Amino acid sequence: MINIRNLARSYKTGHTESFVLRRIQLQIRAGEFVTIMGPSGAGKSSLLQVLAMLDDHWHGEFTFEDRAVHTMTRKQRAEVARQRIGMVFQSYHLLDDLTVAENIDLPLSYKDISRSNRQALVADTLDRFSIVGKKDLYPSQLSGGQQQLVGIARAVIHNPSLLLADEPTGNLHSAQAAEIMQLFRKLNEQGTTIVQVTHSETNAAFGTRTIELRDGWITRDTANPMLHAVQETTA
Ligand SMILES: Nc1ncnc2c1ncn2[C@@H]1O[C@H](COP(=O)(O)OP(=O)(O)OP(=O)(O)O)[C@@H](O)[C@H]1O
Repeated sequence: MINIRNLARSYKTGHTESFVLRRIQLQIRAGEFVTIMGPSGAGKSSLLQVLAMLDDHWHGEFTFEDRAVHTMTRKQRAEVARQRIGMVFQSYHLLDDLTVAENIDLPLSYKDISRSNRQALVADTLDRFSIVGKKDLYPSQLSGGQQQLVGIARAVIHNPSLLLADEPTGNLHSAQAAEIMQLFRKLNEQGTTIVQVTHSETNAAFGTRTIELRDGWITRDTANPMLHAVQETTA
């Protein structure tokens, strides 16, 4: 599904250029549940931003579902992301002046779907996530766990093939976090490929593969135990 070769990302501050992602090689197959870990500042969110196609300022090759992202215009990338990718954030990113149902409906407003089909999809999703009773409430009237449930419902309503999550349980109690992770596992079992960034080993245990980033390098990949040795010989 994802094939990344020689990905590099840097930021310029004054005359200095600091690399936050360096020579990243990464393949992710459809159906995987990947966890990206590593210390603060390692480049985890930067990598997720590239995967989400929210970042245009990187170098390298990135193929997504057999399409060359590196040759696309910004508009084409945004379109692929809208159609195929869902994103979940630590701070939920719900719109405060929209109800739960209206928040969930948002991704559908970018698609060519009739009003009645949209209403049916929203109703199905509310049902699937057991939040029918909350549909007319506003985000501020929900607990953090419930807000994240809405965030995930919104991220998957358009049935994306890839779900990206940046510290999705960072603001939640452990019981709420476990519920969210169980939901991720269920979505993954139903066919959604997931890439999550987390500091939590407990959350990582829900995934099928863990990648560790340090100083912009991939230093560990449970799907490729030889990686460390290969890097040492090519360094
Ligand atoms: N807009 C920016 N301008 C300059 N430097 C940036 C910018 N965004 C990120 N960085 C730098 O890039 C590096 C990697 O940041 P990133 O947010 O990807 O790390 P992270 O591993 O997700 O960290 P954390 O676990 O703290 O979220 C950091 O050193 C950060 O300061």
